[in-house]
Amino acid sequence: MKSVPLRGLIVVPFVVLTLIAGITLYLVSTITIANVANSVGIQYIKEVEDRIYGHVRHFTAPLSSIVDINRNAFSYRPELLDSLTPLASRLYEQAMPYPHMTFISVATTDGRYLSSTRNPFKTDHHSVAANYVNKTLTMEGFEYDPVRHIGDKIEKDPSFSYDPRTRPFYQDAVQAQGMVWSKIHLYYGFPTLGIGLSGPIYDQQGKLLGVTATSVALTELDDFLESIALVDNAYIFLAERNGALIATSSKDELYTIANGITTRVSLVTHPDKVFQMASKQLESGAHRLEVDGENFLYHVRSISLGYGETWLIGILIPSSHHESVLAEHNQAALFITLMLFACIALVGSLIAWYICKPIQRLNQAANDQNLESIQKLPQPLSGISEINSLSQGLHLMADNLADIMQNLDKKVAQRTSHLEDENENLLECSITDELTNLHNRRGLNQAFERTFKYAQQQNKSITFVLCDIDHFKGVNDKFGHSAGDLALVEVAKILKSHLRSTQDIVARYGGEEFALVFVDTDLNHVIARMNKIRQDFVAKPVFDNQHITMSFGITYIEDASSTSQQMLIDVTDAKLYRAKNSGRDKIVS
Ligand SMILES: Nc1nc2c(ncn2[C@@H]2O[C@H](COP(=O)(O)OP(=O)(O)OP(=O)(O)O)[C@@H](O)[C@H]2O)c(=O)[nH]1
Repeated sequence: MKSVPLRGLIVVPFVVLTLIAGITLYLVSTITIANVANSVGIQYIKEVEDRIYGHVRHFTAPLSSIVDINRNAFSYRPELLDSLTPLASRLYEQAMPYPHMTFISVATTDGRYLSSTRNPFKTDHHSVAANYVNKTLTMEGFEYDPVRHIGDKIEKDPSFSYDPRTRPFYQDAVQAQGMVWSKIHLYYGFPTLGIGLSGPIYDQQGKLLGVTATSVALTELDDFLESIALVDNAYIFLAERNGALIATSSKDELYTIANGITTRVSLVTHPDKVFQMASKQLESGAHRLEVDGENFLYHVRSISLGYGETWLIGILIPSSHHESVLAEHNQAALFITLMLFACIALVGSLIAWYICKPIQRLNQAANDQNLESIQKLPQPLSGISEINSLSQGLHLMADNLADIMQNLDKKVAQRTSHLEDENENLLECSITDELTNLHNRRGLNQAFERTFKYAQQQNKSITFVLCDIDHFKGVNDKFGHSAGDLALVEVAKILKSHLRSTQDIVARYGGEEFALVFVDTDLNHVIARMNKIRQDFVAKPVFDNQHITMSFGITYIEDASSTSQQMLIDVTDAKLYRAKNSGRDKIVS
């Protein structure tokens, strides 16, 4: 199985998970951003819509409340209609709180008419219109006078007759037998649209007494929609259900006048393409609209003004607005998330380093094949207990191994020393004759070589002697092999006792034959010593009162460097042979 480094095992999953999480986050946020932007956009639209809704309701509410109040008042007190002049103050006071209230009027079944009127663009200019003061059914205008109710006449030559009973506000109310809205129309002589609400007046018996009405200039609503601060490229409209515009957020006119004919602008006829497209979808609710490649969130809400009148509020905002705002937030969130992931990856790397570093040191020390590397590891090695435990275990093992090896070294040294002793003994044995404890042939060779070289180097004389027990076979045959051994041991002792220098050598040459070497000793001295030995044999029995004799071959070389070892041996051996053959118990030199 292929092994992988621990650091990679920790860091790679961290990095891979970070990447997966980052990509997932990006995809999820990108997919949901459009939906969230849509919801946020609709929410934004609804907030604006609520403001408009409240404003329109607040704006139109006085119309119905004033008509209602007046209908009830005249119904319960029909005598008030007997003289309309005092009613001018009543109508004036009712209109005062509402700057855009243009008319509050009352018309009687006998054609009398009184109204409080106001210029919608000059709201402090209040006047009274009446048709009964000078000439019945002829409209005249007067200043309002709080004391006299009707003050000075304004229009000097009123020329048009005015029978309120022929007017739509009167006829519609009588026909409907209840409250009725006028059509939205251009307000008399002023550049604004207006709307009126009228209601029939009945006495307590149900008899028709007249009609009371109110009207209001709608320019304020148009100004209001224009004044609402909106996101760029947003549109608002207030329209009737058929799409006829009442107010918009744009500055375009809401009506046109051509050849004296006033034509109202509707969504379809509006010059702005966005309004034109909006006309295709006037159902209440959220819609999506595309105009020249730009997407709009579009929301329609209806407002019921009561008595059958319903208006529509339409708001369009470009989808890109909230998407871009959200995209900015999203980018910030993504950036923060990426930073977070980078921190996670960094923490992962630090954790990997924290875990791997001591393990690497352990690994290196373990692979060094040197116990000291493990023993030198600091304790504790890491802040991680498992790694410390492993390190301590290895440390302990290394200490134990070191002890074992030390003991082993001691034992090996002891064994080696013992073996050396044994070896020395064996070596000694290998060059010593077991019976006589003299050098054997091998020992003689080694010692003779050293001595010969010494003599050669020092230009000393050297003397080589070979001696052999005479008729030794007979000793064995006669007294037994053990007796022969005793004789050999005794001969060896005698020979050895006659050595004088540490450089002199005596060795068992083989069987009953012995060799002697003397350095820097002249021949006479050697011969004298050999004779002494012969005398010892005569004087001293070697066993059981048995005496032996020996034959000797002696070779003396004045200068050792003039001959060789082998030649010396061969010559001496020949001399011994001659001694044997010439009767034994003699010295041939
Ligand atoms: N007991 C005993 N006998 C040995 C030992 N080594 C050699 N011999 C004997 O020595 C005798 C040597 O005999 P030979 O070579 O015939 O010589 P010799 O009888 O001494 O006669 P010459 O040397 O000619 O005087 C043999 O009988 C050997 O068995 C030993 O270590 N112990």
